[in-house]
Amino acid sequence: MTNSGIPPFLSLQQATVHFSTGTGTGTSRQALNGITLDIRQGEFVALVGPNGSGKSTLASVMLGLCPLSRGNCMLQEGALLRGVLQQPDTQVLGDTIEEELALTRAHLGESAEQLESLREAALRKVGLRLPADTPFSALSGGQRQLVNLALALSLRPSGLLLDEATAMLDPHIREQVLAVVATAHREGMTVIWITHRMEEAAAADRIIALEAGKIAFDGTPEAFFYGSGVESTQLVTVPAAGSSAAVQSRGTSEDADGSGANSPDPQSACERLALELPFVVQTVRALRRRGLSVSGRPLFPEQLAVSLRASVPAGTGGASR
Ligand SMILES: Nc1ncnc2c1ncn2[C@@H]1O[C@H](COP(=O)(O)OP(=O)(O)OP(=O)(O)O)[C@@H](O)[C@H]1O
Repeated sequence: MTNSGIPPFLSLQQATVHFSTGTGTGTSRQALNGITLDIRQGEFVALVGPNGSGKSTLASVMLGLCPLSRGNCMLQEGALLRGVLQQPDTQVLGDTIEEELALTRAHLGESAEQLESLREAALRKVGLRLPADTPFSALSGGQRQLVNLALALSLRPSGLLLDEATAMLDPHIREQVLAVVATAHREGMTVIWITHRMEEAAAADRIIALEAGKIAFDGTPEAFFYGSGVESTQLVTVPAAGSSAAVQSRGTSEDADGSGANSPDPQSACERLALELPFVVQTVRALRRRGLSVSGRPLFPEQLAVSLRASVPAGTGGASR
């Protein structure tokens, strides 16, 4: 249960997964190590971490595709979590859009007319206009992913889990996928977004970072990228308590006024995990290193513009040539 008494959308308790890697003793790999977390209905959670940290294994556990060696995973009663994976081809069974939709919704016993109207609505949602008998093989990789997303949404799931769903897409289609997911989230859908792109993670309500199968960070994007987040005690890369680095990792990047404008930025969880900071955060750090005051913890270009405007004393804003 959450503090509000409403059961979480998804709850993991000590979720642990060992994969067997051979037949002898000691031939297993621990992909997840005691993950405990709750995700609330309607949250937008970005799941990040270095290669091999356990993100896809956690995704499979959440989708009910990977059994736990220990612990448990509970989905809210009546909730439906639908996955959209990096390779749409691995999820598609039908030869055409029409066939795939019929297969996706076979258990609902709908008429041909109902399926047609659903198909049109689903494709419209992702901005595609394609004949129903278009073979998947005739679609580009980006179109396939959009169709895959449309089919997932056509089931009206209460949650969507996207595992590197934009990794193979060109920037235009990636933006389209992000916009469709953002709209679904605004309409109340829970979103779990696995990504290596920190710009995408910055748009989430909450970032959970994994390292070596454990939760290394769980907090806001601002805290993840700028420091001062609530770090998990499971953080495996933090040096022993008492070392200067450990103290620094739990320090705050904010000044007394909360702006963070003039303090040196401590190393953030994002940097410690060797993940690339979003471009805007890199820019803020570079400006501060050069002695420029930038207020707040902007994550997006528009926020940076506001921060810079707020930081420049009145009358000194215009550059003269
Ligand atoms: N089927 C499997 N059999 C054995 N080991 C596995 C299997 N699947 C994953 N692993 C191991 O579990 C660990 C976590 O893998 P996982 O794919 O979940 O990480 P990831 O964070 O998604 O990585 P990436 O970012 O590279 O996709 C890795 O050490 C991986 O080698």
